Amino acid sequence: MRSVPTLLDIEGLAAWYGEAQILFDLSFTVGRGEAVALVGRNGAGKSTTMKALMGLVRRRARRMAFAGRDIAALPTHEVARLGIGYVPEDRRIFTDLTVAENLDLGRRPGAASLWTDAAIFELFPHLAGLRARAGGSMSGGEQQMLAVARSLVGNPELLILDEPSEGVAPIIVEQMIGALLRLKASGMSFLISEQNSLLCEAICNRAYVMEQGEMRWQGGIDALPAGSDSVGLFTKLK
Ligand SMILES: Nc1ncnc2c1ncn2[C@@H]1O[C@H](COP(=O)(O)OP(=O)(O)OP(=O)(O)O)[C@@H](O)[C@H]1O
Repeated sequence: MRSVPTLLDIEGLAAWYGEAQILFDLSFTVGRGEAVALVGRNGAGKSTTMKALMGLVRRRARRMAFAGRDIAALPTHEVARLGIGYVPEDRRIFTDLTVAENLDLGRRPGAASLWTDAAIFELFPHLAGLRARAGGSMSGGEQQMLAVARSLVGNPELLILDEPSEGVAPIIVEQMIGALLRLKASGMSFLISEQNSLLCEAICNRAYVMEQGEMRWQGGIDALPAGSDSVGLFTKLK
């Protein structure tokens, strides 16, 4: 596999909820322009890993570098400002606000964004027709598109997506894959927690498999058995 410059470089990451340690000595990287999958059973620690990167849970690491900058002690908004966009599992869109208003809220005051509304609607044509709709009246898949779109307007270099296809209709998963592939072709990097092997295999170059807060396996996405879900996949890999 051709090696790419490292964008996200994590070594020895541990994280806690209160006194309970959830992550143990995780090391992983995401290269520039690369898409990396985090897979594992429910409760393995994928979401917590993402929250730890964003400074949303107590964490400690030997190294936590993004684009050469130490992010270990940064608060969430500073991590985001450096260029990491995060879409949590529950999407966190504003249900009372319209699509256009949700996008506006993703913009950083005073910072120009490459992602004008026109660019967003070109990437997600489906959202264009919904721009005046309230977020809460849209389907799960439409809300997921909006959540990804809203994180884009912050101009990220790395997108962290927690289960982007969960609760999303297959037709919208296909549209999402198309949009993510276009983003990847334009140089975007990704860390994706995903149970849907279709999306993983379409987008990701490499995968890390987690169990009980530890990394158990890593390798090229081609080494993952086709068509299996992450539970079956994990059993085969062990
Ligand atoms: N807010 C919390 N407080 C305490 N423990 C938590 C909290 N959130 C998650 N956990 C625990 O941390 C562990 C890892 O959970 P996490 O959500 O990171 O797993 P996951 O791999 O993302 O699984 P899922 O796909 O179900 O979200 C689990 O044992 C879970 O019960």
